[in-house]
Amino acid sequence: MKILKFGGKSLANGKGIHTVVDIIHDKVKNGEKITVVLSARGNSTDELEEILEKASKNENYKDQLNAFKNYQIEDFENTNFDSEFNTLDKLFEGVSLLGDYSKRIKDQVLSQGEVISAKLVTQLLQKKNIKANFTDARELIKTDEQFGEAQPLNDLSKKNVITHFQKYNGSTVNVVTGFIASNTKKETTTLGRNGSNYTASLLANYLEAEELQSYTHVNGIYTANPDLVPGAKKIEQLSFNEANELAYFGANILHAKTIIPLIEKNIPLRILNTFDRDSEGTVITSEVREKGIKSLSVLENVALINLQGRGLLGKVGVDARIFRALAHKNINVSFISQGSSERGIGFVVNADKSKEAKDVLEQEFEADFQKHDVSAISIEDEVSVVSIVGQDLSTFHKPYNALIKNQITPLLFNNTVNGKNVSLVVRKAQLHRALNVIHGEIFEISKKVNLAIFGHGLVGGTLIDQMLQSAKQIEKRKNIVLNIFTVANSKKVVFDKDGIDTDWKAKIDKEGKSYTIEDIIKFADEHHLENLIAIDNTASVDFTKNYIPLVTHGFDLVSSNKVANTLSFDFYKELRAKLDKNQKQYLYETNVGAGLPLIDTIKLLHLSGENITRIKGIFSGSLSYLFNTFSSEERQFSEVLQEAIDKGFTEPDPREDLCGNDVARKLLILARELDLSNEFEDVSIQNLIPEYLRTGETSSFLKRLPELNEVYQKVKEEQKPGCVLRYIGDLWGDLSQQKGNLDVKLVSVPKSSALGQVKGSDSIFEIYTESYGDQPIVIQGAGAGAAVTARGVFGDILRLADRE
Ligand SMILES: NC(=O)C1=CN([C@@H]2O[C@H](COP(=O)(O)OP(=O)(O)OC[C@H]3O[C@@H](n4cnc5c(N)ncnc54)[C@H](OP(=O)(O)O)[C@@H]3O)[C@@H](O)[C@H]2O)C=CC1
Ligand SMILES: N[C@@H](CC=O)C(=O)O
Repeated sequence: MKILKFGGKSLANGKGIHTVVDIIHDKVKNGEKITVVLSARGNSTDELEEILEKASKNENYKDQLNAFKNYQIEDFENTNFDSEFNTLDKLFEGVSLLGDYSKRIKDQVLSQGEVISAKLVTQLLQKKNIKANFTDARELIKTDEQFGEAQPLNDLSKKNVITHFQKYNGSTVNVVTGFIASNTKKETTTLGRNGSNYTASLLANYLEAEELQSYTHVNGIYTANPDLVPGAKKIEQLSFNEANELAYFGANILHAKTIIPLIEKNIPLRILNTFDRDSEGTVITSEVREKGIKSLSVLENVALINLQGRGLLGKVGVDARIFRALAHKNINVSFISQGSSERGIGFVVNADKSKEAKDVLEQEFEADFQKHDVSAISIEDEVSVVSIVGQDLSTFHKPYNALIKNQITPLLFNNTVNGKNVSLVVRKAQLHRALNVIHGEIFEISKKVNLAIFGHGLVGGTLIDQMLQSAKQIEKRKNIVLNIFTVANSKKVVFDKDGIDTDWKAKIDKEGKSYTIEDIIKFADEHHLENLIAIDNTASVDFTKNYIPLVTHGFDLVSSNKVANTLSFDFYKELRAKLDKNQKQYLYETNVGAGLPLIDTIKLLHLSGENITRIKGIFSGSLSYLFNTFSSEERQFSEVLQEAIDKGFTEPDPREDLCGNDVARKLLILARELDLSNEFEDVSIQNLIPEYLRTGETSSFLKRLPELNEVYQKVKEEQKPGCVLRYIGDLWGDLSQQKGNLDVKLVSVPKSSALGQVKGSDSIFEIYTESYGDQPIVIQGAGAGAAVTARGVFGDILRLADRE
């Protein structure tokens, strides 16, 4: 025998009730032995409660009563609920005359909802030629006299149930009213909140049923509320213990009262969806099949009360006084956490009880206030409790770190010693994001990283295309979902919280809107986006002003733009201090040597105590290409320069390369990696642009490139035989001092030397250290180009995404 229980939503007019009848019909035709337990239909119980209130206040209740009656019959011909409707008329009339009602009367009123529901379903089944028997649970389940929250008299009830079912056995379907019962005086009682589930589990227990199937409007129990966490997954199986923890945090069906009769007889409980008959639902059994974290539950409409005082230290009975005072007012504490110094006790109560709780505690601790033992009792209203069911402290650092990285600091947390459960109090405004962050960390196979891309020119555009192309592979290989939620240029931005697609360019052209950095921060906040990274692929000085606001709002930074690292040393330090304070990271591997692993290598050497004594080389990919090609081929300087521009090696304004600034920046960035505090002005730079061409628009400079030909042809010809031109950066001197010497200049070197042999757009970096002596560590490879640079930026993004 299986017990099927259907809730109010399943039994509502329209699709619901007919689906319920079809489910029962199909099971019977399949030869399954079933008993059906029903709640009142739709919102009937709430409606009856409201009508009762109105009647007791002598308000007009009849319109609502008529609407209630119409609802019960409107979709069904030949149904007759005269007896139930007359009972209700009489009860409400009496209440209206008296201006009051007792719990006993309330139970009589509410019981009509279940009676109507069970009668209707019985009739509908009979019409489908199913042998169905309306079963009024008041005849079977006997209780004490606590109206509204009656306790079953188990022996008597069990006997009644067994006798009844012996009479109606075989193929007859008993359609039983849930929630209602009666006392030994035959007065109607109800089983309190969650009563229909309780009826169903009592029947399952008495009849030793094979399974209790509770039909709801969801597919089962999820790892989190899918309305709040899109990645929430259905749980296939839970143990009763785990289910019990969930019950405490909001899942009514799983209330201990419902579960205990099932545990006693080891009867599985299956949560099913009336409206999705293919779903297997979630089954709850005594077996713990899969260890690990099961679900996130949320308690909302709660308030945090904080009792503070230095004089609490070592005082006996403070907690007892708190609980006694609250219990006296019937205020339940759902969560408590107390510092070992006993200087503060925080606990959570229902929001509607918080004021009363504060008042009662102020009274209780009045004398302690006067003695300054207690200094404050405060209420924090806008909070929620998130409970990680199945979590123990050995792995709690993972969700906790993820929260902190996303700038969510829980106000309080506690755990259970035996049961695996860690609960956190978080601010309500952060609840949505907190749930997604924790869920992402512990349940989702893939971690979602939300990216804001600034600048979609040569490097930025290539990066977006590379990411879109590799997204699936990365998810498969690294379990990381790269979600580009915004792309911006200097004027316009487009947003898509679910990630931009290959049509991003057209979108930004057509739909792009002007923006400020606050709009980006607000969008991320409003959409509860976690694991945020801002990527700067501009060459803009202005944009670097956004770094600190982005960091303080929870973004990590990745940048191909070298400017932020070469502004004043004060800004350099301030940015790092802000990163530290906000536990954010800033990666910029492409700042020097494009995609080459240079910065990381230098950082590690320096950190490990290796004394770097000099760094020298060809730092610029574009100037490398220019001078390598110009030195080895008989071509015009301007022609080769134009080629370097066309190949995407130069800065957006190529004069930044030719004037030496770009190499100077790179040199300064490396110097600062070695903890030198040089400023940009300390770099001695040989500018390759004749003075008369240094100012004006880039476009007009580009038209005048041939004017450089004569100058550089002469320089080339004046070299010693067998020599070639190279534009180099050199960091030298006593690098253990505060500042080093930084030179950027054009040199003529033997073609056979290491620098002389560099080809194409390669950069070469010679790193001299104390241990390596005269033999430098050499890093060489493509030093410029959109594809290699974008790949380097991509690498930085993945490094951040990959962090624990
Ligand atoms: N090319 C290479 O080999 C390498 C380049 N880099 C660095 O990469 C960066 C990008 O270079 P590249 O792609 O060639 O440059 P592009 O000129 O091709 O692209 C720059 C992008 O930045 C946008 N932009 C400019 N100012 C702002 C701003 N204030 N806010 C938002 N967006 C802005 C531009 O938008 P709009 O069109 O509206 O101006 C454009 O989309 C540079 O910093 C460069 O130094 C680093 C290593 C190697
Ligand atoms: N313009 C730069 C690009 C990389 O930083 C160069 O030429 O090296």
